[in-house]
Amino acid sequence: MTPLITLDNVGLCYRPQRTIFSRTKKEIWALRGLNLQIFEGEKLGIIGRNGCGKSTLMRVLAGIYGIDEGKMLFSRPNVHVELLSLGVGFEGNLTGEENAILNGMLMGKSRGHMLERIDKIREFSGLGDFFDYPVYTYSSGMNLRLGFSVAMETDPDVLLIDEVLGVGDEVFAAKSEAAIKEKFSSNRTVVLISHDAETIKRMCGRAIWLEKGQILAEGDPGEVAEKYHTGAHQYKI
Ligand SMILES: Nc1ncnc2c1ncn2[C@@H]1O[C@H](COP(=O)(O)OP(=O)(O)OP(=O)(O)O)[C@@H](O)[C@H]1O
Repeated sequence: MTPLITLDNVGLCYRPQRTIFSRTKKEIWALRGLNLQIFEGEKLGIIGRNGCGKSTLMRVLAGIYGIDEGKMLFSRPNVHVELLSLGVGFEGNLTGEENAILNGMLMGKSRGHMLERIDKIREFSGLGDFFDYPVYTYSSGMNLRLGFSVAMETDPDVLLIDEVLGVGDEVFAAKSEAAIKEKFSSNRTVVLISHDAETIKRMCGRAIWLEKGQILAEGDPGEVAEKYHTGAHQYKI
């Protein structure tokens, strides 16, 4: 089987600004020597401790961050990848509706396609009048509602979900989990980060354990979760 996405020896380095208190120029390699193949239609779970590189990997896959080493290849052109993550994505001065349309257009959908779906997005989001307010007035949960609702209607080829299941209030969490499950049962490619191994076991067909920007274990989610639980304590941030 040809992978949809191939990461070949990928490295990404953060170079924080020097401050007056810390004069050393520190490089942080969030990903290094990372080799990963993601197959069309698969549900891949990522587990790992805080700071192991999960969110960075998602941002690389989404094309938000460029890489410093290695290669990232897609098996075909125009693969639309959408990242659902707190704190990523919207233009603060535009309204929810404007952001929804813009986001869809950035994903390669036409304005007409998005306008046809805008009522559905508004309704799913449950944002009420806030849908017509600038996004800078939103709480983080409201931001997430908008992100979810847009992603459900832009139909990306690859949906990246960064630790957002179960976030938001109870009603929306249940609604979004149901919508995500529907995507999970379709042939869409989904990559999911969760600190909860049970969620990964329940929803994914394959999992990887990431540690210091590299893959330590890969395969059946139950087995990878087991290795992570028995082995993670020996690593330090
Ligand atoms: N903007 C940044 N500038 C400098 N270093 C960063 C930046 N963002 C992340 N890092 C560093 O890169 C490494 C990977 O961070 P990342 O956020 O990808 O981890 P994570 O696995 O998603 O963590 P968590 O589970 O806590 O969300 C960490 O060492 C972190 O300190």
